[in-house]
Amino acid sequence: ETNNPNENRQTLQQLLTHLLRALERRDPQQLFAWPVTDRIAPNYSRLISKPMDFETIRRSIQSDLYPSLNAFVADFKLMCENAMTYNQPETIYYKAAKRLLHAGLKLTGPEKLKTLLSALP
Ligand SMILES: COc1ccc(C(=O)NC2CCC2)cc1-c1cc(C(C)=O)n2cccnc12
Repeated sequence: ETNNPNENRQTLQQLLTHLLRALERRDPQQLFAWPVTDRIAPNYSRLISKPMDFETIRRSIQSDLYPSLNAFVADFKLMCENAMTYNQPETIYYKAAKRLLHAGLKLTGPEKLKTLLSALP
């Protein structure tokens, strides 16, 4: 924590980019890489009011739209919860979302974060 807001902003962006990469590695089939279209998922835009995907999250980090780690985690959870709302439990999308959500919450949980933060400059 420095009193220079600019430095803190960059550190937060570096942390979020690191976490995003770690989460994307958990999605090798790239099912969460891009926005879901109505073409591949009928009625998706009618059923899901706030769609979210990794590319949108990446753009938000770069546009400095996340003031905190919590705001980043909220969009990640939204992305997983959307998939568990739209898709039936027996689908690969629902199962992938459930696994991703658990992996993500472990990654951004207090224990792991302590290690991460201690490694920052
Ligand atoms: C960016 O979204 C996608 C991109 C690619 C694929 C895809 O490659 N699907 C093949 C793997 C088995 C068919 C699926 C999706 C996809 C994600 C989702 C989610 C995240 O709900 N989805 C739901 C219903 C149908 N397709 C999808």
